[in-house]
Amino acid sequence: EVSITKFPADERKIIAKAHDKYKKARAGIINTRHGQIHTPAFMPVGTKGTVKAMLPESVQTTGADIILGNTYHLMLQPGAKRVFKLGGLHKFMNWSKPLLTDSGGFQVMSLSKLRKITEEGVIFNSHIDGSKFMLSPESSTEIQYLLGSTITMAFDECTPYPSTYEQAKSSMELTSRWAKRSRKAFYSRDGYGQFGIIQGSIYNDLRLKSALDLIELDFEGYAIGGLAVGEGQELMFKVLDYAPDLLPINKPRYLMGVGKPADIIGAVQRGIDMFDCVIPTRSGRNGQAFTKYGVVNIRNSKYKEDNTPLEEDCLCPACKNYTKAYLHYLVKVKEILGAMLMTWHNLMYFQKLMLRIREYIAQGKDFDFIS
Ligand SMILES: CCCSCc1cc(N)cc2c(=O)[nH]c(N)nc12
Ligand SMILES: [Zn+2]
Repeated sequence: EVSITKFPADERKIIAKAHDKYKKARAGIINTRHGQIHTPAFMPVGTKGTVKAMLPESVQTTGADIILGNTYHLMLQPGAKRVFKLGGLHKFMNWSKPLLTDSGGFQVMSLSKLRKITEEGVIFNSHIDGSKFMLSPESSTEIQYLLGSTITMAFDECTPYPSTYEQAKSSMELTSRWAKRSRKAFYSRDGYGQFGIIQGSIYNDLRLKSALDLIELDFEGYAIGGLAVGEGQELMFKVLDYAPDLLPINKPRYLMGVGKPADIIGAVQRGIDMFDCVIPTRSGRNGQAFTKYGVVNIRNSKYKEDNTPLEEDCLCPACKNYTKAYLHYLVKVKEILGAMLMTWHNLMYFQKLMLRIREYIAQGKDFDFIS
């Protein structure tokens, strides 16, 4: 049985440290053409123009102010020009709030088999039908314009981990040259913004140089890239102990690809404002539910006759109307409703976490979430 006072150990360790060193947490509002974003914010990932297993109106009920789209996937199918002709991604997917699209380089490196990195950009074969494409700072920025993104990401190279100092240096320098071209290609309009992405791996002088190069381009916000790429939480926090402070204090800071609740809490305490991660959606579909008691693997046979909800005080449909036994059954027999309800609960859990973090910061309290 999971005791009610049990709190995931890694979150407890992070929060205990919060009382002394980390006073950099901040809460705020980003105003955009498509509405406000309350920060610290968690952005559900909607890679192919849909947050998997969720209706957009359901995503809205979880409290999400903004979701993510993906240049790489959408340029391959249905094509950016087609989405533009159909009225843009907001209309296409029936999401009227802010949309942030990643610039595509990261997905090329993780998805397409054959690819070649040149000064011009990345030449790659579609992982769908093998056809040849090129993504460059100019084409990535144009695609994101055609999609109608509220927040456009500069075209960067995500430096792999581990990388030698030399590898990280030349990769960061390429990202700086590409950032300049991305900024030049950006069509600036009120209520829309473009974020630069700093690289530099785990080397503080490279992170500083990357930040200085990108600050010169006066982006509307800045992302910290090249983390959550296998370096582990300890090394990630080591970089986050200084990297956010290199960025303008009055602009949003987005930590790409992060993360589990404990990662988010630790990164907020180091000055990060925005997060995205596939964990709540992907793990939901795989039968993992985030709860205040820890992660529940609903496929575990101990739940097959458990007539209680995932969380008794959660307002999501999974907790209000169903039991762990039913969720256990749905996931076991791979019913679509299982993926829907688990995803809905996890997105609600992540948004509630962000809401509580924003409230604690607003009240000037450390977030000692050991309830
Ligand atoms: C929809 C996915 C958005 S985040 C993807 C991502 C994740 C991580 N971990 C790093 C990077 C990065 O360095 N650059 C870029 N463009 N994207 C990154
Ligand atoms: Zn719930």
